[in-house]
Amino acid sequence: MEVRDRATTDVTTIGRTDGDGPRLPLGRYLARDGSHGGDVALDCARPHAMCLVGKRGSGKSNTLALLAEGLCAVDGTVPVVVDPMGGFAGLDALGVTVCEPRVSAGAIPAREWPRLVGLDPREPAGALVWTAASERPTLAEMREYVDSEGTRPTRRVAANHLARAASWEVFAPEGIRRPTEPTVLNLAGVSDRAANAVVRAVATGLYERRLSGEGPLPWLLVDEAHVFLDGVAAPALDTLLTRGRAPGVSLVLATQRPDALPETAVSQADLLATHRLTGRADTAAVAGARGDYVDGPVEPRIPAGVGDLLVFDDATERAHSVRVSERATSHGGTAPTLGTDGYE
Ligand SMILES: Nc1ncnc2c1ncn2[C@@H]1O[C@H](COP(=O)(O)OP(=O)(O)OP(=O)(O)O)[C@@H](O)[C@H]1O
Repeated sequence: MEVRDRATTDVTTIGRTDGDGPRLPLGRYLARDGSHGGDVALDCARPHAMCLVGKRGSGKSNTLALLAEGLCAVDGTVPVVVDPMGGFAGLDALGVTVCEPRVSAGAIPAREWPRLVGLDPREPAGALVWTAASERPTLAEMREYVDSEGTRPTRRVAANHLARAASWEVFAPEGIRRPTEPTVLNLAGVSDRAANAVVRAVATGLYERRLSGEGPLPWLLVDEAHVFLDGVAAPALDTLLTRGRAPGVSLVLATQRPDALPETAVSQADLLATHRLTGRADTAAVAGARGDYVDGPVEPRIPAGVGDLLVFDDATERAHSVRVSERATSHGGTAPTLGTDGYE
């Protein structure tokens, strides 16, 4: 049975079983013959955890941007977009802050510092970096500490790795941690390790902010999520997946590599959405996760066209085929660049 809103009977809201509360416009129902049905929206009255998968170019970023646009229009919710490719700068047209984020070194737990800078915590140089992070709150002070401690070869290795971390230019004593305004974290050109540091700090900050009951309900929308699922950001994303909804933090993980999603991600998410997939293993993984929401085999329901989406919804225990709307904001920022925005 489809869940229809009482107030607007021609909009179906995925992610809830009752008809009340705000929702995010998503698109229109897609029939098997390709024709379009009624409007479809996504619930945002409650927090959600969503995995969004699909081949390169299948429409994941468009869908994320559309959700962010919708969230900007809902009082009390705040999108925070992790943008490794610089594709969300156009959200600035809606007043979203697009920043090259800086985070404080102290926002990364000391035990994670060796791994973050590529050292083994069991080796002397890694252990020295760990101690430096325990003893000093800023990267500059950690570097001073390393310069004054340890034996000479250990010191040199630790200092070199911290110098590299400084060259990422993502650490600053007063970094952002807990955005309360719609924000795009523009990580284009930032190394994976550095981007992981930013996401670890921000994901933890948003969770802690909500644990203390402060501020609006954040939605962390992570594009290219595979980059963060085996790095220093992973434990914080896992916390949001498993415990984030209770204090009101939503998470959307978008990736072209469904195999990179840990089992907890797929099992903990209440929404699993797929754009086009081609690999048999990827299709089988999706089918295995929520196949019982579909009458008959899942494979024929996997979308073929760009922007087409199949959403498995735990709330209704149904799969919904949707033609996702095109985002209203542009791919890049509002400042036109020769040959791209505004000059076609
Ligand atoms: N629902 C849609 N309606 C219209 N155009 C769309 C839709 N979804 C995607 N597109 C267009 O298709 C192209 C690829 O989309 P998008 O960048 O969102 O794919 P992607 O899956 O995020 O790709 P990648 O993995 O490379 O980041 C873009 O030009 C985008 O504007």
